[in-house]
Amino acid sequence: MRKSIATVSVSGTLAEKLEAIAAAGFDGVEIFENDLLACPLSPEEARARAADLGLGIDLYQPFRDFEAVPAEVLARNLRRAEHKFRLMERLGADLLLVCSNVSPAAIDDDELAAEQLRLLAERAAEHGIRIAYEALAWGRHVNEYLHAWRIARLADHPNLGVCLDSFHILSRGSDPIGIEAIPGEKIFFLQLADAPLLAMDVLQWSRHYRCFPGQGNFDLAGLVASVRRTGYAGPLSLEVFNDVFRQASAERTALDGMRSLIALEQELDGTAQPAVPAGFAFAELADTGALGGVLSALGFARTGRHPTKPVELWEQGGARLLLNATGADPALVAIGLDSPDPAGAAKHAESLLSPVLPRERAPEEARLEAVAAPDGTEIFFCDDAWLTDFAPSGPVPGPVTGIDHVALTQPRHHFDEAELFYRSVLGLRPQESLELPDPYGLLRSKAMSGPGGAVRVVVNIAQVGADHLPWQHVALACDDVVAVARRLRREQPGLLLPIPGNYYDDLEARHEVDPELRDLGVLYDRDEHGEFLHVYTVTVGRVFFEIVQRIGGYEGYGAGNAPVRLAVQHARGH
Ligand SMILES: O=C(O)c1ccc(O)c(O)c1
Ligand SMILES: [Mg+2]
Repeated sequence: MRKSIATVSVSGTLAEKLEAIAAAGFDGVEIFENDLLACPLSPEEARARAADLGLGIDLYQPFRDFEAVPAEVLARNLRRAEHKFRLMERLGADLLLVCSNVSPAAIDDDELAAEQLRLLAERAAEHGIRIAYEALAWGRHVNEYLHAWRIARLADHPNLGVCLDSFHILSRGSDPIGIEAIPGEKIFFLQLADAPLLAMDVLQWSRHYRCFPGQGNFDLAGLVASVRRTGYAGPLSLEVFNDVFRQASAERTALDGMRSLIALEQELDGTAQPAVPAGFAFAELADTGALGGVLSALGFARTGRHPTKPVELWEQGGARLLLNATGADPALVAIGLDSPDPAGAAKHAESLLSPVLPRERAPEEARLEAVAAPDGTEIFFCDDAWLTDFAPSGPVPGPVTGIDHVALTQPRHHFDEAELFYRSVLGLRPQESLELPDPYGLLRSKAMSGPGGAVRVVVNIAQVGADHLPWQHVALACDDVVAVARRLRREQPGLLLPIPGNYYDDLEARHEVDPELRDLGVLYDRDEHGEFLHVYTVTVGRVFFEIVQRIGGYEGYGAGNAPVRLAVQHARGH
């Protein structure tokens, strides 16, 4: 389907917005009136600019508070409309969005609304313009899409139809199945926005927290499927009011919008083939030589080296870590995912506009398919071939059994993009979304996981104003955290993060736990499925390790303990 986006969805001047929107591959735009009013380009120049960029102007919006008004107001509103029709002729736009009236002066009378909209449609027709009537979720009397449709049907004019906006429909909890009762040719326009579920006033929710499809909690695919069944042939158009997008790079936002529409279409067409990973093949860390000692203390052994690159393989149980002597401060730089079809996985990622990374390789080395995640972390799709490069010396037994999860960090303005990436490219599903207090702010955190918890990724963002990104970490799954902690306290007492006694006073008040947890600094959590024991190492560079033990079917991440960890890390300076 044709893909469009409202100019309000991205940052910048109108000219900058059009550039970014065209560069992302959209077919058309909705010109949001404020963007034009503040623009030095004349309507003719804006039209030419869009045309040069290959963009159609699919809609002009919004026209407010028109219908169901007293006669003297109607005369003024029609005069206002005539001005807009002439402007639209200059702009080359032939569809005007009219939002349902929000004014306290609006009259609760569908026949009056229909009569006046019919008049508007007649006037519009003289200019070759059509009217798309949209029920705002906070409209004074008309705030449901089926109500807007009833009025448009009553008005019965070929130049009057409805605009459906997923936010207004889904934010009110309306059932989109009713869309299928509207003839497709009377749906003049379809606007798409997702949103996180927030308990707040719907206007504030709409104006600040909309996001692209796949970044929130609405079932956009279900809604669009209903719209398609009507025979609607117009564009899918993103209309997103979002405080963060307004400030972010227009190019990056527009590209992410395009990615969201591609993912949505793939879902609708049944062509989405997310590269659902079967597990972690490895985590790769940049290193200056500091991490080998930490890994040895944790029971890992170096089992191989890359033939041509300064990369070592360290193993314990099923956990494989690569240390890459890049000379950069220790940080998590790549994750390898076990993929049944690495080439197909990379192709799917590429179809969703993920940057595919070039791999230089010697002829004998395994070919690795890799894409960049939004935070720059390289994601490798692996079959078993990669391991043979390292000629590993054999298994390393120990309590660590594998990689439980990795926690990556994003700047605030890439958080939504990251969620869409992990959902659409890797087929991970969002789990809990949390805000964790630390001494200097809030850490937002969202866990995403694959089927059966085979792969878990935690996406963190720094509090606004933080001068550094939060630390990344690799969490190692283990079947006996207490044994690991005992050994480390004995042999390397400085390696584990010390946990304050106050934490245990509270923990012991809530649960009957082994007093040894306090002595060892082991943290504890439980949920309805099971229990969780974990310890953290101190931070090296940007990264630390966590060793976790899931008992029973515990599904969380010990998030309740994270504020204690953050406070200790801050107090230590890392
Ligand atoms: O927030 C608003 O006023 C507004 C305006 C136009 C729209 O299409 C919309 O969905 C909301
Ligand atoms: Mg809208």
